[in-house]
Amino acid sequence: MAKSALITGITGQDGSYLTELLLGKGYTVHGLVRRSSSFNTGRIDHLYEDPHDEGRSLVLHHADLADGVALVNLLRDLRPDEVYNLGAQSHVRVSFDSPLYTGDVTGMGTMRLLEAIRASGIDTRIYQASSSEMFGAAPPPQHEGTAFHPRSPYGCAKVFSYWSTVNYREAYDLFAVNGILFNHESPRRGETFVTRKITRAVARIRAGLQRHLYLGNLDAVRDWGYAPEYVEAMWLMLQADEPNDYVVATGVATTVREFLHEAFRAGGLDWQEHVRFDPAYQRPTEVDALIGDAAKAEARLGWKPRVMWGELARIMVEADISALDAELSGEAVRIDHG
Ligand SMILES: C[C@H]1O[C@H](OP(=O)(O)OP(=O)(O)OC[C@H]2O[C@@H](n3cnc4c(=O)[nH]c(N)nc43)[C@H](O)[C@@H]2O)[C@@H](O)[C@@H](O)C1=O
Repeated sequence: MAKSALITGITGQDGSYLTELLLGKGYTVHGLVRRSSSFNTGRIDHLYEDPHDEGRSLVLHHADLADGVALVNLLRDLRPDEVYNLGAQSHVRVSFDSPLYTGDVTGMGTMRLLEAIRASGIDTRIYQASSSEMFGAAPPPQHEGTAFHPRSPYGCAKVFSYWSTVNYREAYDLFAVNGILFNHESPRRGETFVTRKITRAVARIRAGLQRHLYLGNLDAVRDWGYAPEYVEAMWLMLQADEPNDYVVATGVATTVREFLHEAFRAGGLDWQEHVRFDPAYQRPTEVDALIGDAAKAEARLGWKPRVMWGELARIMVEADISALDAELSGEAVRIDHG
């Protein structure tokens, strides 16, 4: 029988790629969507438009990780085989401005979902989107055994979610796993995360729509992978014989400055002519270096990264340039760049 999955955060970058992956495997996908006065389904709209889909294998539900009763009701009705908790207030800088909201949704939201699974008594497997931000100040390379030292309200909330997931696995024998994903990007990345902010600016500067790009700390080191590959790792974790926690990363270190250089070069521009410093983008406490060791995921799940940061930068620049070209020439713009 075809499997079914419930995805929180389905409207985000990872939610959209995971939905594509699961629909391709024949799943029925249910997505949890927050009510908004503006459209927020741009990344998944094209999945409704598939003429072969008959509109029945992707179903959206209005709910919120802040509403535990709605979660119980939904789980009891849908009885999904798999639950992917990708929903969160996921912006690290914003988490310093809205720490309580971030704690409620990114932290307590996971506990509400775990408790909703327990309360509804359904038999399901749950994937928790844990994050390399939990490592924070812990020196690289970071792996599953590295002690957490979060440096933001977002990181603290993710640590709470991580341990809640482990606790429900140990206390109730729930098939619950943590995927500790390092930064992963794509043309669908939100426009305020640094990679997409850069590649979008390259396209706009080339088109004469903006002259300068304002950024914060260029010395931060990140391990940037390609989001469509990372959602495959999520799925693999839920197909394993035993629940376990895995780091997902490329293992390659890059500074924001190097990404900047490569993205501007790919667009035929010199970043030094356009980039300005704005302290507003600095964080009260920064995470200096995240470099992951994904040996366990390779050994046990057979997962390996393929696209590395340089190619990723070029993919994103090309996608932003063609999306802007299409927009300027009046064509309908799709975020679906594959
Ligand atoms: C794994 C983890 O990955 C992401 O968190 P993040 O690493 O904070 O991602 P980001 O793209 O916001 O920042 C990367 C670096 O870039 C620096 N930086 C400089 N100038 C700007 C700037 O202007 N904007 C931003 N956003 N960052 C800047 C900034 O200070 C930081 O050092 C989220 O998906 C999160 O949900 C998650 O789980």
